[in-house]
Amino acid sequence: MDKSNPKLNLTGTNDPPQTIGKKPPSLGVTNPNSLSVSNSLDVSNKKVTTTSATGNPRNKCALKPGHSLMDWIRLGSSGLDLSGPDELMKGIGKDATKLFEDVHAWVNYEQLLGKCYVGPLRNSAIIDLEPLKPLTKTSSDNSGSFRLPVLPFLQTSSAKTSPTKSANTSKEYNVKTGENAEVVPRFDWIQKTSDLTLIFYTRPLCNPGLVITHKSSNQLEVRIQIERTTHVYSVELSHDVNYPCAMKVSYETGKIELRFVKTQPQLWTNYGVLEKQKLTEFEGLQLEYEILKRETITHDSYAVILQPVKKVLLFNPIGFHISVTSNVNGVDVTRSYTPVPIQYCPVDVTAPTLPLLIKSYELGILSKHITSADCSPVRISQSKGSFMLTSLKEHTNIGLLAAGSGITPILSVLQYLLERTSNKVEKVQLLLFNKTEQDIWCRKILEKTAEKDARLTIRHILSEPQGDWQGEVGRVTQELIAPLADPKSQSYVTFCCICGPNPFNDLSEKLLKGSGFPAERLHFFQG
Ligand SMILES: Cc1cc2nc3c(=O)[nH]c(=O)nc-3n(C[C@H](O)[C@H](O)[C@H](O)COP(=O)(O)OP(=O)(O)OC[C@H]3O[C@@H](n4cnc5c(N)ncnc54)[C@H](O)[C@@H]3O)c2cc1C
Repeated sequence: MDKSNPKLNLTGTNDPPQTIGKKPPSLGVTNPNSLSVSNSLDVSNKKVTTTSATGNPRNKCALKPGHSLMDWIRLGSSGLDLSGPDELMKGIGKDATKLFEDVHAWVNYEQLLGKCYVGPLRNSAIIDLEPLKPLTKTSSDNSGSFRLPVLPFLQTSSAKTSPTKSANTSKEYNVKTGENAEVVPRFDWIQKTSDLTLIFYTRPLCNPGLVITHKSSNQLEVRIQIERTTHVYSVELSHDVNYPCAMKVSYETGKIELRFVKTQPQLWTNYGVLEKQKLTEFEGLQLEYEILKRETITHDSYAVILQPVKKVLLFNPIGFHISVTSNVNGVDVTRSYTPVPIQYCPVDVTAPTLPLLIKSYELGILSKHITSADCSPVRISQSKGSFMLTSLKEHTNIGLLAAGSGITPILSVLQYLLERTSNKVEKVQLLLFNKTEQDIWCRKILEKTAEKDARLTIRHILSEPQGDWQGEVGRVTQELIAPLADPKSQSYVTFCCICGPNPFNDLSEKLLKGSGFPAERLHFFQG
């Protein structure tokens, strides 16, 4: 292929080059998301149609629509790339030289592919587009280059001089230490006839939060919250999609996938237009919710299932909470609550609802109101918290201590730990402190989980047991805590997450530290 000829159309469909944003790419490369093998080249205004890019009249298969640059196969030693039929798809994303040579050792692919050369396979493809307009210019990430990811963002020190390094990533992620600064999500998209998936690559273990607002059938706002920074993406899709989308967040890789069902099944030539903005402080985001369901879970506690009034989806980071505001007797009252994972909620729930477990205090202003039948609609904030998943990364023996309603953040940590696939957890000890047996939340679900997963042990400690309770009795004591810090003990753990009323947290901290437990291996969930 003549790389110097700017009129080469690399799409396989005679379509004009595809655009993201309003202006066609100024590089001689079209949107790599939609690259397919060319068998129809428009050269010097003259359409030249051959059955293959090489001029050989054999039929060649184009990449199926919806496949992206990542689907190209690299023949490493030559630096040349090609795509091909299903058999060759086995080589996706890796060096397929050996695979090729096993079958076609006699073929001089370098000579053949020289004619099909479209460019080297890079870790990140850069398309020079019209700058994406930030809504306000708060971001250092505003060069306007739109980078398509192959690897999420990992840049080792040796990659610092790489020409493919993102120009506007101000600080590098250090793979060895995990130390880093900013996470700048990178965007990609794939499609099938029936659906469209928007993909955002963040950082492994960065524990992102999401708020996705469907403003209309083709207008979305995607807010990705990473610690205190929120990346806001305003997306205008080229066609309509249905609400709600399916969300998938891989905590371990940091990959976020939002899958939308298309209103009309068809392949789109591009996804539309995307604008981005970065907010570095928590903002006063208020989402309107109403109570969908309220079910008793214990004598004084309820599962309160919130449902968004508008087309909004909230995905809460592990161990984070939200502020809930409601008008009680003419006054706005705000309190913190921690959404629980659907799997641990004692009542049946489905997305896009938000399950809360709430203890109703006799004299409590909001807990009493929100658990009553005539609760007015509520407003909720974006997620808040300080829990870092990276703090658990090295640990495989973990203690979780919860008192009463303090179990709510612990549930999401527990779910994550049991599902973690890298550095698999060996042992999780859950110590639950309650007054009576009747006060224990989610007991059945937890005990079923422990039955299925031998790594989980649950200990109930009751301060005011009733009837014929045979289990442990008392409060948090030196006797109970010291073994957690003792490497010779069966109960030894190397990290502890703790949540309960302040006196419980304070005493646990004092006892653990007094037993030699390192302070940096403790996390307290607090407001
Ligand atoms: C980060 C965070 C996450 C939280 N998550 C949850 C959750 O998931 N589920 C949940 O039920 N609660 C949770 N809470 C507690 C919740 O925020 C409220 O404090 C609680 O619901 C009481 O609010 P209220 O307005 O009803 O009581 P208030 O009006 O604030 O207090 C009035 C009276 O209620 C009684 N009371 C209130 N709180 C307590 C208490 N802890 N112990 C004993 N008596 C009390 C006291 O008599 C008090 O004088 C969380 C708190 C924090 C800080």
